[in-house]
Order: sequence, then structure tokens, then C-alpha cells
Amino acid sequence: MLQIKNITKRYKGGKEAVSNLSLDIQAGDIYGFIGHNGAGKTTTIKAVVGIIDFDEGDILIDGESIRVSPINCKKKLAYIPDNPDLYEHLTGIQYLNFVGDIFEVSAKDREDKIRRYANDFEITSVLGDLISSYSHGMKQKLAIISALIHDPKLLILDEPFVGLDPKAAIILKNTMRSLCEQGSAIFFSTHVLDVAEKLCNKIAIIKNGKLMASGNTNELTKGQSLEDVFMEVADHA
Ligand SMILES: Nc1ncnc2c1ncn2[C@@H]1O[C@H](COP(=O)(O)OP(=O)(O)OP(=O)(O)O)[C@@H](O)[C@H]1O
Repeated sequence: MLQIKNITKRYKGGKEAVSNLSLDIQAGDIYGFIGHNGAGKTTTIKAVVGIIDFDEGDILIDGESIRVSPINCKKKLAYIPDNPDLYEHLTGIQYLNFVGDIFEVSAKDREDKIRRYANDFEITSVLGDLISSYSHGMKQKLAIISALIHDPKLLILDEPFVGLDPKAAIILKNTMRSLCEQGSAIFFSTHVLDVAEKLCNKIAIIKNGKLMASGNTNELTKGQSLEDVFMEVADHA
């Protein structure tokens, strides 16, 4: 579903933020992406969703290059950034309808999903309020719902659990599991190793822009905790 093929990204005047990185994320995978601050996670994610260009390599979404067919690729994916920048002058429901229009979600489908997810994430009562009046967590929940209303085949999330209350975090984890059971793929960055260990069937560790380890969570940890594996990789490499 998502193939990252040997991508390298250099920011202007900077060193390589991501170096020759390759990953293969398949339908049904919940793929966790972990690494220290500045390791290159957000850079990789932004390249995958077509927000920034990269210098070498290619990124394929369902077999199509994000560079060659950005619109087709973007139709299949949903992206939730670490700090969702939403249109503050819209109400929550206006924003969800706006996203529904862009992705051509039918009225019936949209209504069902908005009702279900707004209820799950407990923001139904504020959907008529301006987004500018929302707390950080409420904005995060709205961004999550907007990402789910078009049934993305590929869901990309950057630090999705930051700012969510415990119940919302549980609901998001369950939603991620059920999306993958239906055949979607999820790729997300996190600093919360406990969550990654429990939720992800596959994990990649990045350090200084380079992929240090990747694969099935069980094979990677081999009975150790992910925290131990992460510290080993971070210290020794
Ligand atoms: N716009 C930019 N211009 C120049 N350098 C940048 C830019 N954005 C990121 N970098 C650099 O690229 C490297 C990777 O940053 P990136 O944001 O991808 O890391 P990260 O793993 O997401 O970190 P964090 O966990 O802190 O969010 C860092 O050295 C960072 O300073």
C-alpha cells in the first residue's frame, strides 16, 4: 500500500534529514515509526503525503508515485499532522462537510460517519461551534474524524496521541485496529513506546535520518521490551 523507496531529503543549507530510507507498509499493517527528536520522522511523513519534495528515491501509494500522480495518491490517503491547522472561522460541522465535499463522500455516508465518530470522540455537542473556540484536544479529535470520513486506504498520523484524553486515545486505537481489519494500512509516528509495542504489528526505528531497524514487532523485540530495544539501537548505532 505504501512503498518508500530509498528516499533522501536535504533541507536547504542543512544536512540530510532523511538518508536512503526504505519501508514497505502493506494493507492490514499498523506500522509504528519511532525515533528521537529530530530523527527524521516528520520529514519522512511529509514526503509521503506530498507536502514536501525529496531529493532522491520514490514513494508509491497503491503502486502510484506521489510525484507523478499526487491527486490520485491523495484521494487514497488521509493525513493527520502533529499540530492540525484547521480553518478556525468554520464550525466543526462546516469543516467536516468541507472535507466530505473534497473527497466526494455521499451525504448518507458522511452523515453516518460524522454521527458515529463525533459520538465516539464526544464532540457532538460542539460541532456547531467555531473551531477557534476548540481546545487543542478537540481540534485533534475533529482532525481525526475528518480523516476518517472518506475511508482512507492509507492513514498517516504524526504523533496522534499527543493531547488526546485517555478515552479518546482508546477510541483512536480501536478505530485504527478496525480500519486495518477492513484492509487499510496505517503508518504513524510516536514517542509512546508502550502504545507502539501493543498496537503495531510492525515497527521501524530511525536515527539521524537513517533506518536502524524495522520489521515485525515480535521479531524485533524477541521477548525484550520495545523500550530496551530502542535504547540498544539508539546507543549502539
Ligand atoms: N524546514 C526545515 N528546514 C531545515 N531543517 C529542517 C526543517 N525541518 C526539519 N529540519 C531538520 O531535519 C531533521 C529532521 O527533523 P524532523 O522534524 O523530521 O524530525 P522528527 O523525527 O519528526 O523530530 P520530533 O520527534 O522532534 O518531531 C532535524 O535535524 C531538523 O532540524
